[in-house]
Amino acid sequence: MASPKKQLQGLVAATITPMTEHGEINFSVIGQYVDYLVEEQGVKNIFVNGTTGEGLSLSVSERRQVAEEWVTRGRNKLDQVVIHVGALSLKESQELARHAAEIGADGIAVIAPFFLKPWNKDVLINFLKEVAAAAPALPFYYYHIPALTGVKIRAEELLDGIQDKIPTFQGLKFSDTDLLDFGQCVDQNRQRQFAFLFGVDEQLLSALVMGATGAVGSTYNYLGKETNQMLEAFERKDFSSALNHQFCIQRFINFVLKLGFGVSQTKAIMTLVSGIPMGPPRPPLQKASREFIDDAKAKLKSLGFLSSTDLKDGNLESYIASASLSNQSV
Ligand SMILES: CC(=O)N[C@H](C=O)[C@@H](O)[C@H](O)[C@H](O)CO
Ligand SMILES: CC(=O)C(=O)O
Repeated sequence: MASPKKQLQGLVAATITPMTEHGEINFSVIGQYVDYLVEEQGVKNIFVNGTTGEGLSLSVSERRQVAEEWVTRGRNKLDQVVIHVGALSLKESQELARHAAEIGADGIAVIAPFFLKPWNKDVLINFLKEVAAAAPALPFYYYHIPALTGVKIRAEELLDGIQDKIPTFQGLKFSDTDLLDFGQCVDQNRQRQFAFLFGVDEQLLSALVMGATGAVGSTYNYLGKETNQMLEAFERKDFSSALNHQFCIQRFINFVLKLGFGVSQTKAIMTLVSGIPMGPPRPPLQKASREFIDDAKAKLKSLGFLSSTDLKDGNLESYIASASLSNQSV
């Protein structure tokens, strides 16, 4: 059985894949991005090529290069780098899994194939097992995100006996709001030391109560510091302070959800807060609108997530200039 250096815990940022205005991957800012996460947000784990990273919109060759760049830049700075290697083609997924092992990643994660779908738990486990076997020394995480994959097999059922089938199984990234399912995953597997990573950032506090051991999310790129304060308050059993932090985070997420929030908007917000240009998303996604950016900026400021000295207007202006060409939000 694979044993990670230590259990993956705490916050894991789902990394954005930075792109140039021409839609190519902008590898040149990844080093800066690592430093920003560690130094400014206190986030030392990353989840690469997932939903936020537009992993399924990249070519296999691009996914390999992105994974490699994060592992290289993160060396001696990050605790763990997990690579999402899910794909519709088992062959591609296995290639990416082998590659993740070769470059020294700390784990791999896989979503359910979402076009020709597995129709029951055994069929899904069989697919996951074939991918996991391509990287037999790497911890394996199942990435449960039913709203996007359309595969609604409950995680609690999937976990039942999973280690007999997938010896490297190490945990779950649970991106769903069904806390009954999540709670039962934890309850039924307490002695196994799996990582239970929650993926709905606006509800993390509830998941902590249910036994989440960590969290993977897009907002930890820019609200990592605030969320870490919530985790610390929870640890010291100061629940009213933890709740205040969660509510503050919710106010922001609720605000942007109402405007229309997804990967494109995450790229714009991260550009605003970090000053590192994340560039446009890849089609079919479209850039966030200028109106979204203005509204999000005002909200970030009013909640204290963005001080005026944080604003790197050069980057922002170039973002906005091209955003106004495609005034849509996705
Ligand atoms: C669907 C999606 O991208 N979910 C992300 C991770 O799983 C979350 O981090 C959300 O972006 C976040 O919870 C805001 O809804
Ligand atoms: C949010 C998340 O975990 C992902 O982008 O895959």
